[in-house]
Amino acid sequence: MSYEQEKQVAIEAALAAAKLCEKVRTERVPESIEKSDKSPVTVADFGSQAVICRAIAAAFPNDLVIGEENAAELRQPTMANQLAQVTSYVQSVVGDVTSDDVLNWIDRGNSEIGERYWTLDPIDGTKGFLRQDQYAVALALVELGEVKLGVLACPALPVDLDRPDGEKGVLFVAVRGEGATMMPLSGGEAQPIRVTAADDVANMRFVESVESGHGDHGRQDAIAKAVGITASSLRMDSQAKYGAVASGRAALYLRLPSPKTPDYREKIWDHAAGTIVVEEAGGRVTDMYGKPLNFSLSAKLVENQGVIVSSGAIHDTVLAALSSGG
Ligand SMILES: Nc1ncnc2c1ncn2[C@@H]1O[C@H](COP(=O)(O)OS(=O)(=O)O)[C@@H](OP(=O)(O)O)[C@H]1O
Ligand SMILES: [Mg+2]
Ligand SMILES: [Mg+2]
Ligand SMILES: [Mg+2]
Repeated sequence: MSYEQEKQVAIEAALAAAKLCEKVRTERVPESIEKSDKSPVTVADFGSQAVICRAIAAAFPNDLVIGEENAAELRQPTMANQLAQVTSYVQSVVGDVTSDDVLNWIDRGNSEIGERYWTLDPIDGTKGFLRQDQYAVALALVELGEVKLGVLACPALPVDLDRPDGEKGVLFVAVRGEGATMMPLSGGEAQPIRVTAADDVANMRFVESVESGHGDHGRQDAIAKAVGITASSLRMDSQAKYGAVASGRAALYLRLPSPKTPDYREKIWDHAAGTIVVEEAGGRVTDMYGKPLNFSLSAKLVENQGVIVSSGAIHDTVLAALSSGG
């Protein structure tokens, strides 16, 4: 199956959502709303989820969506201002809609796992977004447990990582069996991407989270050194890290459990789109024990701990360094 219609719908939805996020980011200092787990959410996260769930509902009315956000908080009378803002931003990209439409679209993103479902992170790296740094709109299609399609829109990522002040905004797209591509968010031809070659010393760098609570930076440093990476890490928010590995700009992304939250289980929407983009670019993604990520169990990767993303060539060496206690 070619997934041509799914691909077009996913790309258009992610582009519209990215446009909404950039509008919020450039028009105001986005207000951070605290969720019950103390993590931040903004009007842009809600708007992005509404826009994408609307597009999926229109094209594939029976499809399930497992998204990060829900509208429970926004439905509270005390949140009327924020709801009006979200509605107005959604209107700016999709035309005249009501607040009720917006709330209902957001809540379409709270399905249970089924045979076929989309994972959606409307803003991956909300903390990065609030810092005016990296973030991604991440959408993936999973069928019978296998990721078939992934789209990552990264509005703040330089088109050329060597020119950080140059044009920004990159779209990564991958379809199972068809390879991965990247193109500027502003448009143009999609270019095939490949992970870095084993002998490409210049790109033998590794990427990791910005937030110290989302990984174990000390151990990540030690593992990278143990596999021969001498350059210091590139710290980047969001699944833009997967894009860096898929496009050959880094050989490794390490995400080891934070000592502060050893029982944390990763969320499927934080990894599904990135995983297929890297795999289709020739790379490998497993947990820290070498097991494939299992996206079919629940919203959490309950059977996996830690995430190792690599160009492939060094993957087994990384796993060996981890199992020998590095
Ligand atoms: N304890 C812990 N361990 C690992 N991961 C966690 C943890 N807590 C949160 N999260 C998730 O991290 C997502 C963003 O992390 P990133 O590494 O992509 O960005 S960052 O560099 O850390 O900002 C972030 O995604 P968003 O909520 O979409 O921003 C969270 O889902
Ligand atoms: Mg979040
Ligand atoms: Mg996320
Ligand atoms: Mg998010």
